[in-house]
Amino acid sequence: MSGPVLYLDGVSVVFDGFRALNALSLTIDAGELRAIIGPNGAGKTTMMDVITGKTRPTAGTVRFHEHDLTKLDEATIANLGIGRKFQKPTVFDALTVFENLELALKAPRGPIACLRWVLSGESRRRIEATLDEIGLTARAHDRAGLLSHGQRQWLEIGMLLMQDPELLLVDEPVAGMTDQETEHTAALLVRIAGRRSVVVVEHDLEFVRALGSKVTVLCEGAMLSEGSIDHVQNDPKVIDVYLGR
Ligand SMILES: Nc1ncnc2c1ncn2[C@@H]1O[C@H](COP(=O)(O)OP(=O)(O)OP(=O)(O)O)[C@@H](O)[C@H]1O
Repeated sequence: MSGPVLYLDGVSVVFDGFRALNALSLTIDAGELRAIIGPNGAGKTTMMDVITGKTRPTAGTVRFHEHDLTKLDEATIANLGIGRKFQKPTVFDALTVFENLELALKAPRGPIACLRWVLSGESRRRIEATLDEIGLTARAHDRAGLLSHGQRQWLEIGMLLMQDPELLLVDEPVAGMTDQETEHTAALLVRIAGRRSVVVVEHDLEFVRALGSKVTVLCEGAMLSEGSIDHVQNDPKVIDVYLGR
């Protein structure tokens, strides 16, 4: 896959005179994995909110393919194929891992998909493929409430994958995870990118290094630096405002 999927140009968000985003420009290619880092208040969450339609930019262009996202509501944007994973998982504890994935598949994108719904062999195969992808095949019939913190996060990523998003936004996925879970999460995100674009906001730089992806550093609502993790970690501007603190 190649070419941009997501295009932000000159995006500003002003809250009561405060510039949370300041002429931010960013392009995400098809199949790209991108890490976004930056100090507290840099505008990372606001950027995700603008992409998903939760916050309207004060100025600038936000496009997903040919769609102008600044004109669309959150549900329409989700239906276009943009999934977002928040920090707090929203899995159903009383249901099994398999049932959670089944439920995610049952939340169809449109009325035609809804009418066609049955747990067909194909749907079952998709659930099984997702279980394999998130590494939870052995836990398929355990209640989600029995999973570890990390496993719950992977299940939620799996639930988003059932909706087959073309762009997945992931907010601080490894907060509170063990080192082993963090490594597993990096491998999972590397695996799922390629077939879709994945944008990860994260504070943990060792995790970002494990992703091996291009990194964008935000500061005061604008892009401060962009490139490999080594490039941004050695960029004096980044050291000055972020890593050197
Ligand atoms: N609804 C709002 N009203 C007013 N100010 C806001 C609003 N949302 C965010 N802000 C401000 O905008 C700035 C950017 O916030 P944002 O949450 O996007 O940063 P962040 O990079 O995600 O930070 P963190 O790493 O702490 O999550 C912050 O100073 C925040 O206080």
